[in-house]
Amino acid sequence: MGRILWLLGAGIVLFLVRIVLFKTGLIHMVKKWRRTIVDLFHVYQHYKVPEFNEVQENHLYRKVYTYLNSLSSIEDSDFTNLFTGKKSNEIVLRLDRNQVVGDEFLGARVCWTNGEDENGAKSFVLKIRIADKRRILGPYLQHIHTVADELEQRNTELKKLFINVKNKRWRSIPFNHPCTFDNIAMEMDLKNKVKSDLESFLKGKQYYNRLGRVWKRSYLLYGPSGTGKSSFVAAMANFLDYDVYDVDLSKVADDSDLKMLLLQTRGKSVIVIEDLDRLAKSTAVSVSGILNFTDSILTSCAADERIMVFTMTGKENIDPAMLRPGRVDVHIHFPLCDFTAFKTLANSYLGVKEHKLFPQVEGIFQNGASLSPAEIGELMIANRSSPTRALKYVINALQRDGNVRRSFLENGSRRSEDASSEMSGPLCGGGGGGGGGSSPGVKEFRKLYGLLRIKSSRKSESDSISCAKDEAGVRGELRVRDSPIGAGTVVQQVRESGAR
Ligand SMILES: Nc1ncnc2c1ncn2[C@@H]1O[C@H](COP(=O)(O)OP(=O)(O)OP(=O)(O)O)[C@@H](O)[C@H]1O
Ligand SMILES: [Mg+2]
Repeated sequence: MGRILWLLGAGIVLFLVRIVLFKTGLIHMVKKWRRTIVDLFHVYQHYKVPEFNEVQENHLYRKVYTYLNSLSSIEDSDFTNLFTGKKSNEIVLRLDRNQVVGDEFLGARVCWTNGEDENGAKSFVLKIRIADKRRILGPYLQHIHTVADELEQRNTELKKLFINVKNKRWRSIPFNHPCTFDNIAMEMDLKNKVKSDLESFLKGKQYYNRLGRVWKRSYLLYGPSGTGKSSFVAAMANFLDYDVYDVDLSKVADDSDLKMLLLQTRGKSVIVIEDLDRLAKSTAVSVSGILNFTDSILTSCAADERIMVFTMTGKENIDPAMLRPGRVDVHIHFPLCDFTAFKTLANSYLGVKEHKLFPQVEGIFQNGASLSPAEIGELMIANRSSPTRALKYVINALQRDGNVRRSFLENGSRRSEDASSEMSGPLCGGGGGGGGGSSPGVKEFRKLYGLLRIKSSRKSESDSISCAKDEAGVRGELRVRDSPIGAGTVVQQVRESGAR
């Protein structure tokens, strides 16, 4: 009888202990101790998967990253990171630095550590029992590949924007810029030509391979500030469904660092280097260093299927040899607004196709006044509740622009200051425009100087798009007549026989 009572008491105590262990979560600590003790009786082997192999990205690292972040065991970790997912109400778990996460495969238990050293070099370290290694290592890595590929395929709709950070590394954020070709005020023919150029690039893998050429294409977008160059890059990425690499040259120490960065880029991407002409004066990274990369032997070591885009305000400061075919395949000019581009903007920003003030606006444009699409767009957005008011603001801004131009011509004054830096900031639109700290007179003078420079460069450089070499290996040029709309017009294609 005493023995039965004793057993009953022991059972009740065990039951209570179990309740306490589970309720308080102490059970996890017990499991951990048990695992530590068991670990003492096994010999382990470690495998490191570094993020980079010297220069290039180690693709296995990315796959392991994707795989581990999908494991349910992350939820049981003592500590992990929470981020918003693709949808605004979605929460995803992400491994923290030096976090250890366990996994099971074919009855064997393995551990992964998300390591990062003091220099920021990242790696995953796999800990596996020697007794299990021969049996599971190969199939386990294969399993990681398969699962990661499936997950990546599911996530492909999420494009990324990469920006370079210190130590010649890229960091990414989701890319969801809303701009498409439909939003850009640009001559329709030119827009269609760019689209079909991109489409034929997309289909050209075999063609490029057969020619022994790297599957890449490079574009130069040039024109004054606020004419839509950056928006056009976003539209290109959205059209192609590519990731974007935005190279911040201020974080690049020299040409060789830039090469390292470009070598780390993945395929199916648009690589953008903005304001190339401003760099002409920089010593850290040379324009020739940048452009040389695009057709150097090194470029064949980088990922295939790449679009490189350079933007600049004008081509004057760049040696034309630097912009030769192969380095830059397509040149697209982005001019200031004219009346047709203005009408496109009025339609999309104000929903107005015709208006009694349009003839007045047209007259002002015909007198030579102009503003950038960004300035006109800003005035329209700020006054979108009243199209008439918006148009009056635009007329006001255009008239002031025209008046300044006339007074400049009358005075015959000259200015020796460097023009490209004058063009860099947004010009000041009447009524709604922003502006720097300069006095109105200086601002207007700058605007005028920029305007004159652009108008004259418009004439001298063939406006709009010029294709240095088409896919049939024929040297071709897309010539342009008077540009009737925002970003120029393509008129005819002139072909000369013979390769480069
Ligand atoms: N052609 C255009 N059509 C429609 N919107 C435009 C156009 N050009 C500029 N915009 C608008 O003006 C703003 C600035 O344009 P964006 O940044 O693309 O100009 P940018 O040429 O890159 O200027 P910057 O040389 O100063 O970088 C954007 O919000 C864009 O929507
Ligand atoms: Mg820009």
